[in-house]
Amino acid sequence: FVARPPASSTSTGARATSTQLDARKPLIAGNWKENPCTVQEAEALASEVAEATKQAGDVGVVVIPPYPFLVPVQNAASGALMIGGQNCYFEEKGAYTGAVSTAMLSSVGCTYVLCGHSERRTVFRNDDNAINRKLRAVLDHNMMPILCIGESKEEYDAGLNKAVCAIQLSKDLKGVTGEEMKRIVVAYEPVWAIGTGLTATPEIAQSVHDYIRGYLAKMYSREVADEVIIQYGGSVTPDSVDALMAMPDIDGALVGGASLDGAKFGRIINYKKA
Ligand SMILES: O=C[C@H](O)COP(=O)(O)O
Repeated sequence: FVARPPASSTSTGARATSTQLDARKPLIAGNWKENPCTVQEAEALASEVAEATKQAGDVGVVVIPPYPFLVPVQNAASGALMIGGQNCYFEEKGAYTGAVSTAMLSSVGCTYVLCGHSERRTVFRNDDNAINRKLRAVLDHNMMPILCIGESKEEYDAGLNKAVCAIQLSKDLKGVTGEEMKRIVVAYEPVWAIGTGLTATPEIAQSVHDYIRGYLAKMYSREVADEVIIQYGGSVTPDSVDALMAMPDIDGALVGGASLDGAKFGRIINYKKA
């Protein structure tokens, strides 16, 4: 299978109305991964982040802690933060030891669920079919998937970054309608930038985001594509966030390492607007 790139994927000039653009409220998410080690640390971090949101502008803030900390984090944040799941299983319930369903995540207040994070794709060998089924389960439980896509270092070096994104979008969004697509956040996370300190330049990230939006316009429509929030992820820090967020097709950030430091994440959610 080879995904066909959209014919006019590089144009940002055909952007739709400002009303549609306004619908893309910036969204910053902190993916805590397998951190911190104790519930007390998780609560303290959540409190610090919740405090930092008080100065933030019109930005949605989500924290995505390990499963055992979801409820304590939500309580510690006193309603200032949304919470999300790092993963899910597509079966509703049953004999699936270790699995957590979307119904369970929804029942504890999750708004978002990560689907297809590169660490799930590689370390836990999630394939596109599983990611597609998880994404379907998230939508069916009225939560919003954050679909993570992006190329490896080898693929980047071979000039395949956009082609890889196209293939992942084609497979992971199978069966998703245009109306459902408006509820999906896409996170472009070049694997070579994750946890390495090698942030993609704002120009490189913008170029891929523009391509992704163009691809979604071909899959669905320009109207749908213009409503989709596309986050950038990969070594986002207080030093890089302002320039990234100034790009027209970068609507937010998916932050790993820097989200574990309350002061750093606080600065990221209070990014300076261009
Ligand atoms: O989900 C977050 C991404 O994997 C980025 O992680 P990072 O900010 O540590 O590079």
